[in-house]
Amino acid sequence: MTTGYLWHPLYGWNDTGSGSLTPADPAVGLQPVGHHFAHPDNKRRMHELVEVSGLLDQLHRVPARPAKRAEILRVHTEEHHDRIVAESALPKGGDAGDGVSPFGKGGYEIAALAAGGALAMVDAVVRGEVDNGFALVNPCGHHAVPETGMGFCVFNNVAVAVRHAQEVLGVERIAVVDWDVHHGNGTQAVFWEDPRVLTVSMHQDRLYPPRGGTVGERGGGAGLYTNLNVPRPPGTGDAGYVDAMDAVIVPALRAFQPDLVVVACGFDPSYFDPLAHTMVSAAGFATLTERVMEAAAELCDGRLAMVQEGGYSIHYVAICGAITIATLAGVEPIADPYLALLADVYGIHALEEHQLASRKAAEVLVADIP
Ligand SMILES: Cc1nn(C)c(C)c1/N=N/c1ccc(/C=C/C(=O)NO)cc1
Ligand SMILES: [Zn+2]
Repeated sequence: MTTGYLWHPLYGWNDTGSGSLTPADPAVGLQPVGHHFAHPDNKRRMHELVEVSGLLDQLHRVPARPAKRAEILRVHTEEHHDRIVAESALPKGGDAGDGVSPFGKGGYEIAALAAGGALAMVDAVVRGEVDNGFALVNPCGHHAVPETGMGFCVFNNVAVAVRHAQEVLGVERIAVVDWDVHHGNGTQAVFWEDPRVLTVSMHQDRLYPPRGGTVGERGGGAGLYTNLNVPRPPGTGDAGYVDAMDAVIVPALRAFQPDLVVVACGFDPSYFDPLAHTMVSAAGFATLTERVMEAAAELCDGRLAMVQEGGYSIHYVAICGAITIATLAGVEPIADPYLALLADVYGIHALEEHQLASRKAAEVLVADIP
């Protein structure tokens, strides 16, 4: 099997400033913390582990290239695109659009390279240059809507890639599976009325964007019922994510019959992520990857492109990423050095334990009500 891999050093140069989420503001007690949550080091370290572990030698390098303006405009408005171009030319750069997604001077070129990287990987998979592949791009994209960027996302990388597959490569039916821990609101919005694209997002319930990603958001117009949200509670763990994959996502893929599967792959569901609490281990991501590989093999000759989204643990993103990519390539992954720590942690284990514990608690607590 030939697995494609895409990375560019510029992804590690995205300047997110010295704030943590919002820029430092002494008047309200916000000190400069040096590394914004979305600091590019998390993804740069992931690339370095892919290289240092020898995994890179087993992958087929797919070159990144900037998305052209016309390719970005298949998803975004001219106003949004041109504002990013303008702010990117400023000495201190600008913001994707929500005040918590900063970029430095030259941020446009990096964001265009992220969208172009996703596009290049989807192109390589559809043309059969590789069987499947992983595009380690930065900044992430799944929150970006046509009119603006948000949630650390400037352009919707996956949406730009999907539009390319539709309009240039003639791919009829495309499924996007988003297991980033935050709701893929941008991708949902772009394809809301498009019956040819199934968008599925599994995420921590009502985490971000605030109040979004509910089960009732099913798509609209011609696209009705082609959007699925699978919100999961904090502490869901490997079993909860795999349960949702088996019970909802794989059946949805079977029903939709895609010609291509794209995974918006965030590692912020991980146990050590500072922005969420769903407690997934590297083994959990490997199992999710196996499941979508099996589904793609069954439905579309294995055509599967994975595109990096979020992931903020300085300790664990690189490990989850290297193990995920090794799984995609069908080669022996590195051992998870945190597995011993996680082996018996609540939330990693069987979902039934959660359900049993809740039922037992309910019996006792309810029985004691006077
Ligand atoms: C600050 C602030 N203040 N307010 C009002 C809001 C809404 C703020 N944004 N918070 C955020 C922004 C982005 C993320 C995660 C992005 C990601 O990883 N996506 O995959 C989480 C929280
Ligand atoms: Zn996220």
